[in-house]
Amino acid sequence: MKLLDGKKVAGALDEKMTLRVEDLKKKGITPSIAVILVGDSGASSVYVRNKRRRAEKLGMDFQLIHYKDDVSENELLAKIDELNNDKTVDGFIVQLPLPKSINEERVIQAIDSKKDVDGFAPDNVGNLWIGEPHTKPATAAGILMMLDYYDVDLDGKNVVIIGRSNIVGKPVAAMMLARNATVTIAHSHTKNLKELAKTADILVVAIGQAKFVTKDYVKDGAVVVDVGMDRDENDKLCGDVDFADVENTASMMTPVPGGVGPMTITALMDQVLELAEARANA
Ligand SMILES: Nc1nc2c(c(=O)[nH]1)N[C@@H](CN(C=O)c1ccc(C(=O)N[C@@H](CCC(=O)O)C(=O)O)cc1)CN2
Repeated sequence: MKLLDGKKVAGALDEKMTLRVEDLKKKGITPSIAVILVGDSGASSVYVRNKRRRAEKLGMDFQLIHYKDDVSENELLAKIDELNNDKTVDGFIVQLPLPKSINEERVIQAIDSKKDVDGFAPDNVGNLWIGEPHTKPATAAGILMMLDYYDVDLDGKNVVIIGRSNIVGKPVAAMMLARNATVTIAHSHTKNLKELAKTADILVVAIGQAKFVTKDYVKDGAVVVDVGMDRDENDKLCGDVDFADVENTASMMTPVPGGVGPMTITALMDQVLELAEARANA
């Protein structure tokens, strides 16, 4: 089994992105990202800290706007309006999930689609599906960047995605469909999940259940992409795939940590850079 090493790929792509940042700076432009974080959830704080580290490593500006979890929806919407109109910020995201008291859809829809570096705004989602210009959801884009790096061809492949979330399952489906894969999205109501998963040349798992996928779900030689970020019985970070059980069946697979997570951040930075490059060329 070959490891799809997201940490290594991210490191290799960082070198190219650093050169793009240097080019922009020569033109007087510093790529800039802002992140809105609500609350102090351990996981979200770790992900945002990782984003800050990567942005700063690449030489980009990073602005964190951190609210307590009792922030009102109106206060958040006012900040989003401010960022929409701030010409020094190329793109921004609202770190998810938000507290239950806040309407996540309303917040996402307030983000100007031209600054929506998460690719979650409705017109970016629509344009992704119809193949018009759009910003790209980072996890899905990061998965494709990693598969490209390892020369995993998608054309004509059977892909099964377990999980139908707006931030992972659906955008991965749209992007792989655009690359001529035959895509099935499975979810909690899917019948005969094991049999279906076993038809996959490429199996993408994003359901948020620790070590859910065992070798019974995996065809011999399949490529397995684990998007999970869970805790096992010893509180150790693990994915939705039981790595030890599947590693002798898959031909390639991602570890957790060190697989899709670092690539998510790479894709986000790449998206910010694209917007900064568009600003430079405007
Ligand atoms: N606005 C958004 N919110 C969330 C997104 C998103 O794409 N946009 N995705 C996830 C979380 N996520 C990105 O924000 C994310 C998850 C994991 C990692 C990461 O670096 N993981 C490391 C391990 C980190 C650890 O030690 O816990 C790894 O896999 O190696 C980065 C980003 C939900 N919210």
